[in-house]
Amino acid sequence: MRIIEVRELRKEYRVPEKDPGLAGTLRSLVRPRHRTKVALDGVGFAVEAGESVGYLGSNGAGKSTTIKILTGVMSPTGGRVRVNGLEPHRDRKRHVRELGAVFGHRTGLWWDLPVRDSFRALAALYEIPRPLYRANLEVFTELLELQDILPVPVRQLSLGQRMRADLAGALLHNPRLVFLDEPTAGLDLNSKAAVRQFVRHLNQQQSMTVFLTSHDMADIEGICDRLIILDRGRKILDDGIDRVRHRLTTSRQLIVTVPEAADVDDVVRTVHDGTAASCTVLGRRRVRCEFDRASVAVPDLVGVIMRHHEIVDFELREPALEDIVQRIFQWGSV
Ligand SMILES: Nc1ncnc2c1ncn2[C@@H]1O[C@H](COP(=O)(O)OP(=O)(O)OP(=O)(O)O)[C@@H](O)[C@H]1O
Repeated sequence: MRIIEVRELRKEYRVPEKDPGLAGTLRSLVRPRHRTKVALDGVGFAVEAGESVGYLGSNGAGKSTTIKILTGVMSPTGGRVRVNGLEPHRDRKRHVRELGAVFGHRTGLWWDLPVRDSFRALAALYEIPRPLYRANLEVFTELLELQDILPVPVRQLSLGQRMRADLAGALLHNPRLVFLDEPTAGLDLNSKAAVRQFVRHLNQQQSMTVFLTSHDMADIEGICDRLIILDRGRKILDDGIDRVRHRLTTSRQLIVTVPEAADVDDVVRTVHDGTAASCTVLGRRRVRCEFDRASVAVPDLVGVIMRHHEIVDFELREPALEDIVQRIFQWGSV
């Protein structure tokens, strides 16, 4: 079932224009001029229920604008948008009940209330049945380690604590769809990991649909299965992460561990003599083989090494998503 449908989405902002200097400022006060800035230029995509989509783009690409339109905060200039079958900005009240939204830079909780009271207020606002509220609070408290912060007023929380509380608050009513805009920005590694695991858990266990923007590629890798990439208001890529990796890169690495007594230099010679891979020593017991998957097959490579040496372990490394996305941004399209 389609939970998000976007066709030919267009958003234009009217931005004031002024000439430089004091004279320009005065002129702009007397006779204001505006120009049109196109933030989204015919974007289209559909998201099925249960998917987990990473929405990426450089600064100013149009990600937040899209999320604001999808959550009903802002109306589009043109195009068609349906979320949960509703037109977000027209049907805002009904719409909001069916989704969760977390914006990394601002809280959906009450600044002066303790976290627990903020949750109660949200439960009342969303009319969450008591048994559901209790069950979710228990599970979320455990998964996000909220126990110690439940009695603490929101304004006293650290950024990481606040984000975990925010995430729980946004999902207490079991929305089928959640929008996350930079949910881990500024968090330490532990809090980032807790946020990712929590969102992934709900996506996989409860089929909660996830629509995520982040500049942190580890968020995308940890949470999403699919990537949509925007560039200056236009969609330039929409595909599964595994397929993107497979389609856009052919280089791979195999890290091989040999026993204590083995001669790693001899392993390097074996690889160079018997395969098209290039091999370097990583330490006393490990070597790294780099190869192009179009010309070297992993079983052949492992076979050649094993014919001459004992192998304790090997690990195939995929290219980093960060590098792939960087390249896509540079190319501008794929
Ligand atoms: N309220 C506004 N008025 C005028 N222009 C705006 C407004 N909001 C955004 N823009 C412009 O629209 C374009 C898209 O902005 P948007 O915030 O959607 O980008 P983004 O991809 O979320 O960027 P970032 O990664 O920096 O958050 C940018 O050129 C931005 O300057």
